[in-house]
Amino acid sequence: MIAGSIFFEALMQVIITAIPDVLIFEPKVFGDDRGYFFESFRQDLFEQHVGHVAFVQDNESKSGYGVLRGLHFQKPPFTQSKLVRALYGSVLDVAVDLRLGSPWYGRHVSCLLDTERKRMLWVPKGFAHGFLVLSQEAVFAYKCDNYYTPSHDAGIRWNDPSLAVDWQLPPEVIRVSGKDAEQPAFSSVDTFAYEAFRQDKLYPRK
Ligand SMILES: Cc1cn([C@H]2C[C@H](O)[C@@H](COP(=O)(O)OP(=O)(O)O[C@H]3O[C@@H](C)C(=O)[C@@H](O)[C@H]3O)O2)c(=O)[nH]c1=O
Repeated sequence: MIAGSIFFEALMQVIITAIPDVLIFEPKVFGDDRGYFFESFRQDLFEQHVGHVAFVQDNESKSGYGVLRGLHFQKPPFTQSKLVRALYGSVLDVAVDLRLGSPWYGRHVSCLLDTERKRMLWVPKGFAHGFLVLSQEAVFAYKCDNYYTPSHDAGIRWNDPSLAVDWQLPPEVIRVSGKDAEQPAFSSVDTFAYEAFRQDKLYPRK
């Protein structure tokens, strides 16, 4: 192991989830009497754990308790990988594997993202993404490796029974946009070919 990677591991723990292309990044937070400091993103760490990712857009949204945004993805050729986190508050974040032929097709990863642990989730292309606010308010931020393209905006209904996501709040407190209330069923969305959307194909190591 090279010295650089020991340094990375000290600064950021990388956790492989039940769907190995979805990763949790948990930073080391340096607290002192002024507050805290942590490195939220390093290109070299991404090169090591994911591959070369060129992020081109950063987004931020604020939502109240019970707001659910998702499940969203962009259709080819404008697919987006995202590195997501909660800047404030607490959210349940969900990534659903839409890659037909994937061993995890139709399965999902859910991860608590909050101000305390400051975890980030890597949601690659080929996944639908959404989150539910569990705190009074949450500010959510994410980096994307493709631009927002409304003509290719797509989604799946958040409560599709075949996905069986445990959102951890009763459905009556969950609030979604008009668009998200009308998202189609998982069975009717165009999926992605696993072979084209494997992590090693998307982000080949040099
Ligand atoms: C996502 C997005 C939205 N918008 C505009 C369009 C619209 O008027 C307003 C709100 O858009 P939406 O309702 O789609 O926002 P929202 O529901 O927050 O959409 C986001 O949800 C999460 C779960 C994701 O994963 C994101 O990729 C994105 O789809 O913001 C942009 O200008 N750029 C963007 O990149």
